[in-house]
Amino acid sequence: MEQVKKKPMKETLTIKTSHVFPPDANHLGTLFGGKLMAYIDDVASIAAIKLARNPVVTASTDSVDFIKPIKIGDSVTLEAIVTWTGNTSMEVFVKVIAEQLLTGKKAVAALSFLTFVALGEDGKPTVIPEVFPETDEEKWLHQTASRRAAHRKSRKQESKDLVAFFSHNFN
Ligand SMILES: CC(=O)SCCNC(=O)CCNC(=O)[C@H](O)C(C)(C)COP(=O)(O)OP(=O)(O)OC[C@H]1O[C@@H](n2cnc3c(N)ncnc32)[C@H](O)[C@@H]1OP(=O)(O)O
Repeated sequence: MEQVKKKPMKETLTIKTSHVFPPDANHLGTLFGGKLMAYIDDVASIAAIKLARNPVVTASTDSVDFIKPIKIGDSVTLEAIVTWTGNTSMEVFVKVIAEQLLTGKKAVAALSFLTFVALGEDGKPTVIPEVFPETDEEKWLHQTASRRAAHRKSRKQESKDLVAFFSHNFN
């Protein structure tokens, strides 16, 4: 089967809405950060698979900015979209919106960028299609991605150095 070379970013758009209930909250009565991070990884991985149509793994959570607390009783909506592709890796952006359900008041509660890698049948990284933007928001995310990719590259080298440093006890 011939592989699709380019897909519109919107084909990867993935949206998840949940009600915030007491078991999801911390001692302050707001959504527990670890729970939100699990939601982010879940929705972002689905967006990544929609592009790759192969299994993916999270290579890194590049950033998670918690901007506003989300209270019990609010809804939380996550929108994930693939913004940029390398050869086998892709950047996914996740926007988290909290809504006070009784008033309809909405706010951006968190923002996150993650990197996923697609795996082929041999379990090794495999080539993925490129994405292209259409809306103004998509264009901004796509155009600014190369700057974030450069930052990731230097952080990956730092991470390799850290792994080498902390692995010396195992040798
Ligand atoms: C959805 C889930 O819950 S998955 C579970 C959590 N995740 C995991 O267990 C993943 C564990 N890590 C791995 O399996 C490996 O490190 C992999 C597959 C991510 C990368 O394997 P590597 O052997 O390093 O592959 P390789 O060096 O060829 O890199 C492949 C691509 O990943 C990118 N990459 C690898 N590590 C990182 C990183 N830390 N951050 C960003 N990009 C990375 C590379 O830049 C490369 O991108 P490109 O092909 O677009 O140029």
